[in-house]
Amino acid sequence: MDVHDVSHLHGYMQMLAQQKKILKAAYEHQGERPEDRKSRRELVNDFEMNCMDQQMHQLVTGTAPTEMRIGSSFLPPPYLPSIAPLEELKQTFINNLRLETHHRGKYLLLRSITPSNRMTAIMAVVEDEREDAVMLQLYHQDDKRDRPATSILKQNDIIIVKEPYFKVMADGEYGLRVDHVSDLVRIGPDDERVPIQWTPRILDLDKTADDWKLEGNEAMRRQQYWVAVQKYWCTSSLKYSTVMANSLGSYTTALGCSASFQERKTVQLNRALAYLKNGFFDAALTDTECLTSCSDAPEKALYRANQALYELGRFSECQDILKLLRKKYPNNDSAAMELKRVRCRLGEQTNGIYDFKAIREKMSKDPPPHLDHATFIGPVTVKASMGRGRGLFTTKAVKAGDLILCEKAFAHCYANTTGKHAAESSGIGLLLNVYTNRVTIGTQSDLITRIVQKLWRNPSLLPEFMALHHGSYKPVDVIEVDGKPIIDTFLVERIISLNCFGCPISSLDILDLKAPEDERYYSSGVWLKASYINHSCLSNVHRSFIGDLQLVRAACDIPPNTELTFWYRNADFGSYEETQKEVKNWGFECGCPICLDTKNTPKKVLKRRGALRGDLKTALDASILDVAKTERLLAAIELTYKFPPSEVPRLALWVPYYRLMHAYVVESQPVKLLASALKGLECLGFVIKGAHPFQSPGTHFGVVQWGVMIDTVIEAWMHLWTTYLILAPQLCQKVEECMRVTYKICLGEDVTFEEFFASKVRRGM
Ligand SMILES: C[S@@+](CC[C@H](N)C(=O)[O-])C[C@H]1O[C@@H](n2cnc3c(N)ncnc32)[C@H](O)[C@@H]1O
Repeated sequence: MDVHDVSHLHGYMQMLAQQKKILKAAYEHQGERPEDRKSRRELVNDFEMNCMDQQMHQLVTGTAPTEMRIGSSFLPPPYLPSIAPLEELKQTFINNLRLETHHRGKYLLLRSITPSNRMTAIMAVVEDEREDAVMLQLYHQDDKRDRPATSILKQNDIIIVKEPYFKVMADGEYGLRVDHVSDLVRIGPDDERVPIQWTPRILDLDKTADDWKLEGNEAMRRQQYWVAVQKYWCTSSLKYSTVMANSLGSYTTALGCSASFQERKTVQLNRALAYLKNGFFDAALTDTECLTSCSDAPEKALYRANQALYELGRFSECQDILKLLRKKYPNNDSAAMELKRVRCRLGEQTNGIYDFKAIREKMSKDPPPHLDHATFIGPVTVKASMGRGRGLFTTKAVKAGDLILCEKAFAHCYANTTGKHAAESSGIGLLLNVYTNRVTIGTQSDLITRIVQKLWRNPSLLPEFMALHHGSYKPVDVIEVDGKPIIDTFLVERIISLNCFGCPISSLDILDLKAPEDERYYSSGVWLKASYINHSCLSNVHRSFIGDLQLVRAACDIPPNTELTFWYRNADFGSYEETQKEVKNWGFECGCPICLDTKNTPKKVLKRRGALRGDLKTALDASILDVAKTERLLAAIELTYKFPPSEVPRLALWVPYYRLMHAYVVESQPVKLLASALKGLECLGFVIKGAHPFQSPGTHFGVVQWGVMIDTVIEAWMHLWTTYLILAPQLCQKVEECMRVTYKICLGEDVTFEEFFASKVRRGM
């Protein structure tokens, strides 16, 4: 929703067409065994040259390696991850590989003969035991910017690629492409499949568990957290070792050595910390053993279990652990602070009460990529929605402005944040999907990797994410093989494509017009509950963003048991066809009252409306607005509608009335300004009583029905307020209240309303 979709633009379509042409040409060789593969030496030379070019480029342009990342990513046609247990697969060799083929039932045993490099993917040259070499591309690997690519696949690492996919790469060379992280298996030299010639010098065979633990500690001190959890093969029970002289060992290695019970417990708790730092919260929790027996757990175990549960959003369990920790270790001050923090989260989760003032302050100083807050789910439930799959419904009546959801993102990518958190922000890139013909600009490419990694590290999160709508994509029905989760990258991509939201870093930026229009929705994220909200042009809830929090508020009074809807795309609301084009990506036709009305309006009437709108557009595009002509055209267009706007809003007329408001401000015509603001609101479906103080004296001002909510509605209330100040000051208070509710709906909170009101409304008086 609101993702910057450029699929309709010629230049991008050409890029897509070019890629398809390359794919088509490659498919012509499908099943062939290429005879012109480069030799091992040539591949290594070329790879080294490319790495040097990249380094030179960085030196010359001054770009950091992070900025070199993906400018544009092409998604290949989807294919399923391997779900075969390794022991059921048969070994094959590079020389047997056939082009554009997924070698089902087979595996490749490979050794990296170069350090890896981060290009469009993590790349390295690998060889098999027959000394045949090939280029390997690993997609969606650890995206942490502070982790060097060389640590993801080190020279001499031994891996298995399950059911390998051999193809022609973008540069015309041949390569192995691994899109699913679960298709890559790392193995040690003790594995019986490893040939003897791959087992280099034997080093450090007499290191003890304590030695490895100390090396793990050193890796932690150097903030090389991934090193501390990786497995190294080194115990004296093994024939060989691949541990190089300058690499550090890990806690996992220590746990493989013989050690006392107490020593093992200590190492396990150290590893829990390393897992926490690496984002493996499930594994950290397992290492603390607190979920199986917490009553006799040591202090550190309880503390680390609390951290893991907190990160997994399991606040209630987290509180229980902390209470126990406080009881057993009353002097643990950190636990006291943590308990306070988790109680705040539980308060937010239960009551939906957030300290928006503090949140805004934090956002204004140095927007942190992720806010430390919990998800509140208001009076709603997921139910079947006729013809739309599942939808989100109210369980009780809510009023305009009420909070429905304040949801923390499942995953979120910030576009080019500057300042302290710049390193955590995502590069902006093109994502081109040759299968769905969709091209988007933003952070979606990073979002795929982020979600793949999150699920890979924390399989406990898989069920909720995988339950999201994925259209016609048929995923595998296996979630774990050989003790590892199966992560289908293309399923993740499809879920993102149908459920992800493009978003500003803060909706307040849109009101302040801080971000250029095109770039407003470059950040992106997935919010699990908000994903169940279906589309309608006649929406009854409105979403806004503060950091990675999505706030959904009622845009009108909503009775119980009513389906909640919002716009997927902020459509221009032209013809029926144009609106349907906007939602095409989601594979449905909108059947809301507005779309049905347009669909059922006789062609003749639509033609007249279209012609008048064409004239209106010309008038609006002119350097000086012809106010009288605009009014005349608007009146004529209004006559082409059959139903009153309170039943079928005339969304297309909002912008012209909005423009008239501005013209009357410039002309200092309060009466006309009042009329155009009220007409604009009426077109959106608002029904306001007592708004014309001279026409209906004695009627109290009030909103009888809230209309479709658009951010610029705030301005209509502003204009009403300033005109009432001249014409009917007794109504100002009521209008201010409406403006406050609108502000809250559009921006998510109203703690900044006073400041806005003082600076924008009073100042403009
Ligand atoms: C983000 S999901 C919304 C939740 C989804 N209905 C579900 O069952 O999980 C988007 C998908 O919902 C369906 N959908 C959303 N709005 C719809 C509408 N107005 N009419 C029909 N289907 C709709 C489409 O299948 C769309 O691809």
